[in-house]
Amino acid sequence: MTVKDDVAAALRGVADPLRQGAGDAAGDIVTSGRAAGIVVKADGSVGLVLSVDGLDRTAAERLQASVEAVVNRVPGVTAARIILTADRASAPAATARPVATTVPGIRKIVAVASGKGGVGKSTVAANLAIALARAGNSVGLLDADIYGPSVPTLLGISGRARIDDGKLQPVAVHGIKALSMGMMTDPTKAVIWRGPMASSAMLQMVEKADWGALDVLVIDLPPGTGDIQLTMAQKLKPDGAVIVSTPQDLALIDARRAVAMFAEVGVPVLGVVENMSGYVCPHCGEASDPFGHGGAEAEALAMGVPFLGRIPLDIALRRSSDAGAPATGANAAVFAAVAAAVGGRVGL
Ligand SMILES: Nc1ncnc2c1ncn2[C@@H]1O[C@H](COP(=O)(O)OP(=O)(O)OP(=O)(O)O)[C@@H](O)[C@H]1O
Repeated sequence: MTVKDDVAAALRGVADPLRQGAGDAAGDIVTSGRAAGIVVKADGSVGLVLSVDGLDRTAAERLQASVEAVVNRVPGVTAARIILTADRASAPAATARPVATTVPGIRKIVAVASGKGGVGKSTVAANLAIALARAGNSVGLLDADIYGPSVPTLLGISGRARIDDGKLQPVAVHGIKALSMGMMTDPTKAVIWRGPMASSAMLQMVEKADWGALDVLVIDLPPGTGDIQLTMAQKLKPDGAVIVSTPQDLALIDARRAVAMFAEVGVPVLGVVENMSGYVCPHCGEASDPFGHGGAEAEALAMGVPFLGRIPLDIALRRSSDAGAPATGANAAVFAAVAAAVGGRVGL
């Protein structure tokens, strides 16, 4: 028996929380398909994908903890990395009321993250937020990117955030409410944020701003997977995370790190968006592939996380973004599809 067989055998001893007591043959998490994609590396570290479909946050965290404990007990295993995914909405609570986040008035929080900078994370976050609003949700967008807040440019917002009755006022634009780190500081001056400062500024922008009632708050996290991002993910406990990557190998290595970071804090990865995938000629509209495409989709498949869609490298998108306008045409259709998938997965 290989270590992988031993891990699978150990996981068969963990009951699927939704099948417990059902007395059917599919009562364990391997047979029911909840645990899949077991990978054992040469150093003895084990990775696997755990679906938390239909489970509330407490049940998902409990299941993750038992899976970790069981895998770590298998001889030869040096570390366990559990990637949480959620394909369907959480099971409705007994009262049939939507499950709320820890922030009053905000039903769901979705983080948009990337392992490295410049991959188009903010472009995806802003257009995802607008697409979710067009689908009928009341949506907030928080640009927590302390390194280079680009949401003001993307949405055409200028000036500092207003404070009324001691509360920060998000700006209404393109059918959403938006607030950005860029509206807190002087854009001509460099700001040096230390980790704790950045985390507490972001928490205040979530908890103390006048968002009103929101179906979903989309948070554009800073790029990377350091302590700041980890703390933000831990403190805010988003309902899920969308990872943005370009198709190139180096970006994909970083995307893998981002997936691992969310796994570490028990936040389900809703899927991967491939940006700058192929190139659309601004003259004839023909699509070509100077840097290739499909890398992020293959990587998502390998990690067992959903692939949400691809956006080409398109000068029209850069122009509209720089002019503060949402994506149009085929790009807008991709964002609408990504929004539908994300909305379905978090239960909007
Ligand atoms: N698919 C695309 N086609 C053309 N230009 C794009 C595309 N996606 C993003 N861009 C452009 O690339 C630049 C960087 O995008 P964006 O600010 O969204 O990246 P980011 O990953 O959030 O960067 P940062 O690391 O600064 O946070 C912007 O000028 C944006 O308009």
